[in-house]
Amino acid sequence: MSENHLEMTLIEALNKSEDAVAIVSQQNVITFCNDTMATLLGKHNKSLIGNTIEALFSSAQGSVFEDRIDGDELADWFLSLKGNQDLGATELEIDTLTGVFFSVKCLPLSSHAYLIYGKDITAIKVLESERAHLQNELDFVSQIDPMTRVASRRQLSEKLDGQIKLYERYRVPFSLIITDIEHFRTINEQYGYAAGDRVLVEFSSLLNGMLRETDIIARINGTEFALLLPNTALEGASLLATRAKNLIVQQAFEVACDKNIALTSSFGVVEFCGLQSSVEAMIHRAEEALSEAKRQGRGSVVAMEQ
Ligand SMILES: Nc1nc2c(ncn2[C@@H]2O[C@H](COP(=O)(O)OP(=O)(O)OP(=O)(O)O)[C@@H](O)[C@H]2O)c(=O)[nH]1
Repeated sequence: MSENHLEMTLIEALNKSEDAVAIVSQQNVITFCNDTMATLLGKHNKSLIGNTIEALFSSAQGSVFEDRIDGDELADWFLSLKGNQDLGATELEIDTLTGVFFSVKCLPLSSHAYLIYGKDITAIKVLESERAHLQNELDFVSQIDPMTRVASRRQLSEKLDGQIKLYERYRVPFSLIITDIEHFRTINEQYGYAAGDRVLVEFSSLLNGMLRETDIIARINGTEFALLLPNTALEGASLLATRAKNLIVQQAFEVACDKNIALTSSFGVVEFCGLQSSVEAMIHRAEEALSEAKRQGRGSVVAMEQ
């Protein structure tokens, strides 16, 4: 194959490549540019070859890129290339406005020119974005109790942890209430599990309606709910628990057509005192207070001093 023929064949092969390829001289003149690179830049390759990088980018705001890619980003990248000792490691991700992503690299050639080539990484980017989307959904799901739509135990733990840190820094008081619906088993047995589910939803929504915007209600077990009350000392939390207990007792919960029932629930109340240094220790103390309330009889409130 003659040299000329070989060159033509190489150019044809490069033009068929899905990778974007360009060669830039030491004086920053584009000496070769394949079709994919031209498409990436939004131009015909004939109009790119012979241009200096500077000339190309001086009009980056104008017609050269036809708003297809971020010219400023590319310009900064190219201009930082000269004097860079480790060009192989210099990589730029270009997010084109047509939704195609390219990863562009620059390699020095023995003739002192630079090879610039870009790979289409759209498929990887799409996968990454789908994964991030799924992760977001997963995070959301793990933060919310699917049935009652109040916070999950996991979210409660995270918020409690935040409150403990606030307390340690600013000594801001906060309290935790845990409540459990009593004799719930009989509701399921008499009216069915679906009726039990509706009661749980209504119960949580009643409690939720009593809270401040900064408070959090979480479902931490089947019929057990926690109320996290930032900036609230034991006295205020006990008052709220008593009000909640009375509200629940007065409420008629619908379990079947034309059939309402009354509920009772007991409440354990604790204020963070700095001694229960962990989230689990605080939940444990509130559960101890709840057990004590249950021992005292249906619909009791026990506030546990330190
Ligand atoms: N319908 C329904 N029932 C549930 C759900 N989660 C837990 N339960 C039921 O709630 C009952 C709770 O059990 P316990 O708290 O031990 O029983 P209890 O009858 O309320 O007893 P006390 O709390 O001691 O008064 C069990 O029968 C569970 O099957 C749920 O999501 N939906």
